[in-house]
Amino acid sequence: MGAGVLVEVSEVSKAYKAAGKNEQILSGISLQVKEGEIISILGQSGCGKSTLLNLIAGFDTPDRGTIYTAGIEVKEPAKRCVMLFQNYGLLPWRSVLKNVELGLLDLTEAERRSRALAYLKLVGLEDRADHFPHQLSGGMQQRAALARALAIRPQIILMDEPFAALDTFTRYYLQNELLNIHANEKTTILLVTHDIDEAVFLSDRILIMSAGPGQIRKEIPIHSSRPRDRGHSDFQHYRKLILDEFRLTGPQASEEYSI
Ligand SMILES: Nc1ncnc2c1ncn2[C@@H]1O[C@H](COP(=O)(O)OP(=O)(O)OP(=O)(O)O)[C@@H](O)[C@H]1O
Repeated sequence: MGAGVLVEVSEVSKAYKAAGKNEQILSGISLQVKEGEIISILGQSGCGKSTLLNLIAGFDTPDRGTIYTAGIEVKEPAKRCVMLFQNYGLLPWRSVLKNVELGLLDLTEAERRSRALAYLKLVGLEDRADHFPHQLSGGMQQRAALARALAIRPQIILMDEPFAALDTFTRYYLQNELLNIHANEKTTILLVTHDIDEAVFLSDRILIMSAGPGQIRKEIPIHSSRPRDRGHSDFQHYRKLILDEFRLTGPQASEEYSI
């Protein structure tokens, strides 16, 4: 594994059995994520994005190929690499504070509490520590989930469409927050999204996946300094590049891509 590489996926393939048939979901996927990078994976629905993240998180194992995170081969879920889900994954019967404390069971009670409160403060939720998840808006619940992931102090955070369930303004707000937090914490982030603007706004590089079976078709580096302006011509340039990649511009724009 090269210096500074935190995620290394080499020639990974995965098939699932469905309705008695073996379906090849991923074929020969290789990618690297370097320390401190934000990388997005964009691709049409069903191309295997979540499957790939699940393999990197250690929830499942590849049929072929290898995956290393922070230099260690992935065989099972580990604290060095945590997943943030679209539906937040908060336990409804535990307070926000207790949810954030969940991943910290190896600390003493006092350490657990102070670490959880520090990360709740970081995401602007310190005054909601005693609330229950259903008492928070969707955006606040995702911030609580982000605090829980960060509190573990993982080297890598995997995000599976983390803001997809939120309205546009909350999504923009949280994308800004994520970049602020990233600037401080320097956590390496690998993100799956359907949202082209989100990928351009957040990423150092965008990996475009094609389907049937899932492969990485193209890598697009985003050479635009942060903070990025969604209305700037640079932003529109990258947007167009990606839309062209999915043939979503021009008179014969394909409707079969749902991005
Ligand atoms: N555990 C499983 N068993 C059988 N098939 C599965 C399993 N998990 C995923 N699949 C299949 O793998 C394919 C890819 O699914 P995956 O969720 O990885 O795609 P995706 O690109 O993340 O899609 P979306 O963007 O719609 O979330 C789908 O056809 C799905 O039905």
